[in-house]
Amino acid sequence: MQAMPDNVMVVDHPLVAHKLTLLRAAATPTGDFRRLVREISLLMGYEVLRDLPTEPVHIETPLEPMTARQVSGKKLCFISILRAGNGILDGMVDLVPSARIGHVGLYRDPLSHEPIEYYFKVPDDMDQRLTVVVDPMLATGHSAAAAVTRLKRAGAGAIKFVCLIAAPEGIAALHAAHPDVPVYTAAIDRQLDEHAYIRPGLGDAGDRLFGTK
Ligand SMILES: O=P(O)(O)OC[C@H]1O[C@H](OP(=O)(O)OP(=O)(O)O)[C@H](O)[C@@H]1O
Ligand SMILES: O=c1cc[nH]c(=O)[nH]1
Ligand SMILES: [Mg+2]
Repeated sequence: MQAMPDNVMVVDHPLVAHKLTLLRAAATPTGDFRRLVREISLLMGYEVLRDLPTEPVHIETPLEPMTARQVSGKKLCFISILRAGNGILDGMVDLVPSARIGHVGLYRDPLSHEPIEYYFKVPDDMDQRLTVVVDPMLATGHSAAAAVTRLKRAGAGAIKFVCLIAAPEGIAALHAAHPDVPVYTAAIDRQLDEHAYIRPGLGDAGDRLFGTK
């Protein structure tokens, strides 16, 4: 993992880079796209959750009793920014099946590119959890910043943001709004285009994940 300035971590493992290349390719069909997002999320989760709290547990091996460590599952909450966040969520939940899950429904207005909220449901006790917000694309950063603002209002304290591709503009905007939130990404791309799409990017993550275009 490559630590960048300003709290940005680029997960540049060769397997992540390889799978991201497949994901970007326009010829990759929906089923493969979905599987690749899940696989990359599993690999990124390994880094993102490196400091996950653990607790002692008493077990019996076939030879003797011992005190081992287990993840304190109740301390973690994944938040998916709908729709496309659900692709990453699947991989993260494979890693930590006991984690709590919340959803923030946001879509970008096609003209203003501003996020519009249509759904919000998170666990009650957000103040007691590490919150990991997932969304494959950090473009203008407005969706991520709006989601984090909303989560903080709901009590969330320690928050991490995980995406697959970030634009420099999105990283800057999220950090300006929420300097306390570290960003984990598999790549930082060149720039946004006039439609606020990430270039070279991978296109519209939600449409590719769900086959809606
Ligand atoms: O950084 P931003 O400029 O805010 O853009 C990023 C957002 O755009 C995409 O969602 P979209 O609005 O396409 O909704 P969808 O997931 O339902 O397709 C993406 O999944 C992010 O949520
Ligand atoms: O490049 C982009 C920008 C926003 N949303 C996407 O799905 N892709
Ligand atoms: Mg979309």
